[in-house]
Amino acid sequence: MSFVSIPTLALLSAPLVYLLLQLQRWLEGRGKLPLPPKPPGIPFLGNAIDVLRSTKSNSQHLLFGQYARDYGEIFHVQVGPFTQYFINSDEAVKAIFDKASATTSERPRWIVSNEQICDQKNVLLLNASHPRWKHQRKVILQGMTSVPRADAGLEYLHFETAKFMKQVANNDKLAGDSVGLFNEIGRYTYSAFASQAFGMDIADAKDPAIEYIFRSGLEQILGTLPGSHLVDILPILDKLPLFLKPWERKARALFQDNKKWCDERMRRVEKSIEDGTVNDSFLARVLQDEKGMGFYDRSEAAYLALMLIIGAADTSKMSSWSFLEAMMRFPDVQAKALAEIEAVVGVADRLPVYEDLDSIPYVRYLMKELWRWRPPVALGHPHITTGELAYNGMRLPAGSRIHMNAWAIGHDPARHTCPDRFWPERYEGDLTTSEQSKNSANVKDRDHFAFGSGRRICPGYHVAERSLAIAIMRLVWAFEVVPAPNATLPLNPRDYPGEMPGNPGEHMPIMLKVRSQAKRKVIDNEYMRAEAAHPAMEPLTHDGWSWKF
Ligand code: HEM
Repeated sequence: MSFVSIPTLALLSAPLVYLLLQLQRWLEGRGKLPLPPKPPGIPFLGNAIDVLRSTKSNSQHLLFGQYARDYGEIFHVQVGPFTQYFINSDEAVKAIFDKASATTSERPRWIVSNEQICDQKNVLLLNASHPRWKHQRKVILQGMTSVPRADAGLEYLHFETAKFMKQVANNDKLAGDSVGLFNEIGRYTYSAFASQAFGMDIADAKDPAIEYIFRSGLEQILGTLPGSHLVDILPILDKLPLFLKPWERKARALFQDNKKWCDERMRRVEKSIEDGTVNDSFLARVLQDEKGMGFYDRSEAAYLALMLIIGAADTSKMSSWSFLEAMMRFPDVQAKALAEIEAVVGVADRLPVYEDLDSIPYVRYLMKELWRWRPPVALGHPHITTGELAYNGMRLPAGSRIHMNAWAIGHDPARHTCPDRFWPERYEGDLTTSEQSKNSANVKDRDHFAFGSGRRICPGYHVAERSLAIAIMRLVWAFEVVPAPNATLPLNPRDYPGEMPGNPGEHMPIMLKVRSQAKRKVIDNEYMRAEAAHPAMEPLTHDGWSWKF
């Protein structure tokens, strides 16, 4: 018998699997409500060609936004053997993610990402029915994201943003280099959240710790995309002996490397507790708690601290970066924001601080508008239904993979006039926080859906709000945001797409100009003061990991 490789076998069996799935679907659906509509596709591949094409051009959000307009509140697409349902209206989100959250809070089974790369220890990928998920959500709130804990993180955000401003205000080359600015924004967000999670910071944008954290998170996320691992399509492959499963060996090696990385930092935090030099952080709180905040294994807490940086840093970095895009493309809004901020903070008296937010309603509108206009997780993180649901004459079968289409809801012209326009005034009078807004009695009043909805809503929104409010006030107060000299005008977001759908990439042609010498002086002085007051911190980095991505 000639040797047939596993991928070839899987490929040959794909049409059969497809036909069996179609048959099963037909049998299960007899006499029931219809499924949500689906754009026309071709046999076996379904909508794969359009979906893959949009993935390649980083424009999935536009394709699924168009489908939402064409097919309504829920549609589904079929990509080979995968079916994905997109939830595209505020009412449908309320009914499906909030009211039916007991049935819609599980994750798809990700053998490689969840079970092997993360060893079932990452809250983001765990099933809601897993006891660890509930425990981790509780300690995240206690240790980092409740209002008092988010407030405790303000000093790090103030320090890191002051450092960013000082660097840019005193370096014309950096101020005109979009990739450099993108990386420096990355440095300050990673450092601020490393400080909150581990009590350690990242002083340099080239520090390899940033890439290590980013690439670790990327491996997990890529592994959740439909079709990225054959074993998720054919779970029977998981039964093979380990020597025949190179994907598993690689995935488990990454987990071990991440664990070693986290354990090494945990030992440093333990030592600083013994020495009496410990900085307040998520991990320090767990380690100092009499009951270890309920962790059986301290290593899990250290691993969770890393997962928190992954969850927090890139989404916050993208928010600041997209905000710069808005300022560059909508100079009238920039001018108004500057006037509103200076009216409270002064022209060159001091730097804005988070506490100014309450006195500058326009900043609250800018935040809401930004997260509507450029939601960092534009197509949501998939959930799986555990029972059959009915909505508006349609049926979502048990086991459906559902996505909250934050992009489509935020760009629905019936919900938001001229949705592509960055227009904070649309929120005039709405001073609600993210928490208050998500609890609006009428979902039509909800500001945006950037943080998801229901039981799995992002637990970090108090922290994210602080990060964005400070970034907005300080960026606008300090810098004029203009297109770079090499920009192709008129600016078109399709010319600089980012890796996160719907968000600008690092090549966005942008330039910052410090607004005045007087402001530069305030920045320099305040940074000096912030640096003197900043607690001594060990660097997060070290050169002892072996993993090669
Ligand atoms: C602008 C910033 C942020 C955005 C837009 C954002 C958005 C999201 C979204 C859409 C989800 C998935 C929700 C779902 O599955 O339905 C999520 C999950 C999560 N986020 Fe955030 N996030 C941000 C900042 C943060 C911060 C600052 C932290 C922590 C300090 C954080 C920690 C997490 C965690 C741990 C999860 C997993 C929750 C779970 O699966 O139960 N995020 N976030």
